[in-house]
Amino acid sequence: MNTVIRSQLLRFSVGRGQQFRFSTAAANGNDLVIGTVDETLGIAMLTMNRPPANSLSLEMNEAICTSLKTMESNPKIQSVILSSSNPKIFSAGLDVSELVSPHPDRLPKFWNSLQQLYLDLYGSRLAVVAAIQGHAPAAGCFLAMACDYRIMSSGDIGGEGGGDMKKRFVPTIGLNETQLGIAAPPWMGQLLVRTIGFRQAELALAMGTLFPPDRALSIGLVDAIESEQHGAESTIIEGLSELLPSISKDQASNPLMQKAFKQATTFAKIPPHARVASKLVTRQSHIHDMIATRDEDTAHFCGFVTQEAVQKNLIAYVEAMKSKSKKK
Ligand SMILES: CCCC/C=C\CC(=O)SCCNC(=O)CCNC(=O)[C@H](O)C(C)(C)COP(=O)(O)OP(=O)(O)OC[C@H]1O[C@@H](n2cnc3c(N)ncnc32)[C@H](O)[C@@H]1OP(=O)(O)O
Repeated sequence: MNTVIRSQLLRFSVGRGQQFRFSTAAANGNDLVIGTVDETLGIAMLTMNRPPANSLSLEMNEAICTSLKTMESNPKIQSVILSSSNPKIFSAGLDVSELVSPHPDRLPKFWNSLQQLYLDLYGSRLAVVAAIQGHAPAAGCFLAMACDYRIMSSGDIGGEGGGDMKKRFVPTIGLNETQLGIAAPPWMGQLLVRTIGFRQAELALAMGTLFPPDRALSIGLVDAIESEQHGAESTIIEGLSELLPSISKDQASNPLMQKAFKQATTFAKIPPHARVASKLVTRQSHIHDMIATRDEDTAHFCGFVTQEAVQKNLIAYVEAMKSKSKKK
């Protein structure tokens, strides 16, 4: 985690658009985010690619912001699909190693990068469609809520065994912070209120509820759910395959990705000035409130997360997570 990672923008032509990717200068050579654009259709795809769980580190937050800004600076692009290279995890939220025994210089920088991610994504001139193929807990749910449209997998992929014994994969989404002994910051909690309404949000925040897809749809946390049973080859949609980065080419016949692609195409056809103006109507005041309290929010977060009792809870949570993962 402490390796210094430098985002590097590489461009190369691909089909009707151009592809760019962020690669790291670190030893692992990992591409944190892969971006592709189709200038003819006016849509782009931003694929999060930080194994194993797309958790949000300082560098990951910055890579998403830089990628989004690059797409925004292209006047031909109107919408973007936010997706994950991991078919079972959209994003596992904040990288918990940023929170446990944090370095005092890095902690405020990390929080600032998350605040910036919120400002850039929620306030983007682009219409952002979240293709939520897998789990989206905590800040993973926040990422999805900061988008303009959310499509979640209904699960049922990756089943093991057969017949009645088939083990179903059921992704979940929600702000589960209280389960880690922490609280979502006001701007994140308010996003939930804005998305699912006051009473549902009040209860979900207190309980740290993670919703399965059908519940998430019924309370409006996602706008649509879609099966991921890959369709026949004949259902492949023109343009989608080209937009998918090479690591996700097999997703071209995935109904969820197809639905996200259609939604992004629909957004791209709306007159941009009208669409952006209407977005500001609903989002501007929330963004202004957050900017006004940004420094206070950083100071509160750093003070809160470094408390002994909070650290104790986080350490226990991470240990439980690691030992669950080891038992697999
Ligand atoms: C103080 C105010 C801040 C408030 C704002 C936001 C708070 C947060 O976002 S905190 C992070 C909250 N996130 C979670 O609680 C999710 C934790 N993870 C999980 O529940 C599961 O990993 C998940 C359901 C996402 C996926 O389950 P599986 O498919 O079964 O995978 P594994 O559990 O085996 O995990 C694989 C691998 O990923 C590592 N991992 C998972 N989550 C995180 C994370 N948030 N940060 C860092 N690393 C994470 C996990 O340890 C496994 O790694 P290995 O042990 O190396 O295999």
